[in-house]
Amino acid sequence: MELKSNHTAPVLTDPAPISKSRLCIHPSLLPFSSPAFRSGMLVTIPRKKTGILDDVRSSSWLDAMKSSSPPHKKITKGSNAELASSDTDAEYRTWMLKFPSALTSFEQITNCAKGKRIALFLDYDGTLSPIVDNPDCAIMSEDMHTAVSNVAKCFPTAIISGRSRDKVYEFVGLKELYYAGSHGMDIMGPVRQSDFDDHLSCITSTDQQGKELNLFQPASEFLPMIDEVFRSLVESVSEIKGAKVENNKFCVSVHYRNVDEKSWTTIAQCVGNILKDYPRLRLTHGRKVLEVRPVINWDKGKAVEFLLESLGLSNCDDVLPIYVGDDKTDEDAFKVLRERNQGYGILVSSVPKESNAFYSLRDPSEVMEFLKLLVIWKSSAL
Ligand SMILES: O=P(O)(O)OC[C@H]1O[C@H](O[C@H]2O[C@H](CO)[C@@H](O)[C@H](O)[C@H]2O)[C@H](O)[C@@H](O)[C@@H]1O
Repeated sequence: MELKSNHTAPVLTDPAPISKSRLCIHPSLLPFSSPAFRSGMLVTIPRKKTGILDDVRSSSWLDAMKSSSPPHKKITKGSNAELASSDTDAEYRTWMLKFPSALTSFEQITNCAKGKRIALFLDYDGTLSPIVDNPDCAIMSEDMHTAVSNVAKCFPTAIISGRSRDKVYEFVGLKELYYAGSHGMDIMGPVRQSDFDDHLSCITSTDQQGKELNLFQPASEFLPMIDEVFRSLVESVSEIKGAKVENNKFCVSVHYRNVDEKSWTTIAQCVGNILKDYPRLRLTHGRKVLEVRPVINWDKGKAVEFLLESLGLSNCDDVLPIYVGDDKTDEDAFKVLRERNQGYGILVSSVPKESNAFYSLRDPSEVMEFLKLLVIWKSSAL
């Protein structure tokens, strides 16, 4: 894939600063039931003890940090290493009985897709690009770029990522896709009258090609808060070697992949210390990353529902949504598909994991094979 530094987003960039009258969140997005929140207006929440620091001190945080990503595979020689590896393989094969490979089950998937319209949702990191040490270098391979481009010509396709929408577009650069950044809190999707249109945070605009698109940013009022927290986090972890803070627009990632394990508690404390002053922000664990995000009732699962609705594919029996992702945040989307009893979640993992997905793929190269198979199947069905 050719990456240009002056790459411009295919779709409209963010609108001018949102006026005060728009500084509100639809009540359905709020997790609180207090009358102040129900009014949907921006309110000040009194500071309270969040328990974050207690959590940080407890071993559960550290455990979560340690188990958040499978370790890089090391090639070790010797009979013990070989035994361990055959144990791991056996464990994986047993796990696959519950989460069969989407490649070997491809016929089963397409049998179910016959006469249906597939809608494809793809996570980015760990799904389309392999996990790498430097988040700025997580570029898709040329082959993956072609595979995604081809599949998007066959089915409506969206990328739903924890990254900022602009960053994902910079990496992917395909105009034919829809993009949802910040774990679905920044969606650029098609325009359509839908149940979601009464959300005040939905804005219709046109892109550089004159195409009308809908920008949906349910957490827009959090922007100044996220910027402030981002700056505090950068300063707070600046002394920790290898720590990196990434501004994902409506959320912030604090990476510790390159931090010595001895300093993980310190990094957790830095984050906890800052978050205790922001009760409207919460923390989730990703792959060697702590993710700070607004406390609103919105996630990748809601983003899938929103996009299906915008695409005119909601409430139809002839639609088969497929979601492919590797991370904990993708579980929200898998869960939505399970609850709708519609379509399939496909977990990308090289190690056994509990999941709400139906199928599995081992790594991004298998994801690419799966996308290629979908294109072949679609062309042969024409
Ligand atoms: O929803 P996603 O598209 O999967 O984004 C989740 C996070 O992905 C990125 O971090 C992860 O990938 C990096 C590059 O391979 C890796 O260095 C890091 O350890 C992983 O956590 C991204 O940088 C984060 O901001 C996203 O939240």
